[in-house]
Amino acid sequence: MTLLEADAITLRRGAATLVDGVSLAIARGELFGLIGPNGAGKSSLLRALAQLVPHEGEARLAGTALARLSPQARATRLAYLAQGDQAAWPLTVRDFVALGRLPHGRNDAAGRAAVDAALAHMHLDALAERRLDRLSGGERALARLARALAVEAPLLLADEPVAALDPYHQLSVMELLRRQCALGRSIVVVLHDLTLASRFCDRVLLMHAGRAVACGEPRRVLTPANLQRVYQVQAMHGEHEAQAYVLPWRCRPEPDPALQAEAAR
Ligand SMILES: Nc1ncnc2c1ncn2[C@@H]1O[C@H](COP(=O)(O)OP(=O)(O)OP(=O)(O)O)[C@@H](O)[C@H]1O
Repeated sequence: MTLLEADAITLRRGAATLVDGVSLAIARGELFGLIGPNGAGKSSLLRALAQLVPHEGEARLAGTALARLSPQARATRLAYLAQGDQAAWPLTVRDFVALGRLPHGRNDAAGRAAVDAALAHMHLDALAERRLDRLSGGERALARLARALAVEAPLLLADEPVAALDPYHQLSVMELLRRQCALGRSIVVVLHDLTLASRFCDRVLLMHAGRAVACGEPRRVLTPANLQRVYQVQAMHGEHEAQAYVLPWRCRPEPDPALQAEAAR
């Protein structure tokens, strides 16, 4: 069953079109990857879906136009994790994660349990009483994701949640996102790591210059031709434990006539 539908999302700034008519439909329980090179429009699309920026087109959550919901109702139904690290505040990690409960408007046992669960999911129990502005960048990234999880919204929009993390934490976050989806949540996650996208996402949307280039199962989207055309890289493609990996290997490849013919088809 579809949870999120977006029709022809278009975002313009001045003369520039940052997102150009992107449509998508995301099922309940789906882990959906947004991929594409720097400047492709992934964050802009996510911000439009989160209703944080004026845009054309409509996004609906369970059939209701997100733009018609009050900000508070919207904030209980979708959690948004922004790119980057703008939250080095003098708050304890626990109080920061509890900000995720603000849209619910009450500090009850269920809310406190949600905060505890989010801290445990991100292995932050030992850091819960530490100040956020005294954590490392990666620890703060885990706290930011914990705050988004504490919302317990049916939809999570996460912009590069693993960008600051070491390999262990990258994998543990992706495994956690999969478990959240198994509970029925839907997640749109922006990723630059193509192997993580390939292994963990049900489907990926490849963006380039504001447009959707390809959408579908990772193995159908992360083809040598698409990677060469959109990222301008050649990659090593392989399989381990029956899962596909994609390792970018060389930039600015020489034009390969066979791949050009595949891309043109
Ligand atoms: N306020 C703005 N005005 C004009 N152009 C903007 C504005 N914000 C972003 N852009 C441009 O829009 C394009 C898309 O930006 P966006 O942040 O959505 O890309 P992205 O795919 O998330 O990139 P990255 O992987 O680098 O985070 C970029 O070329 C960027 O320079």
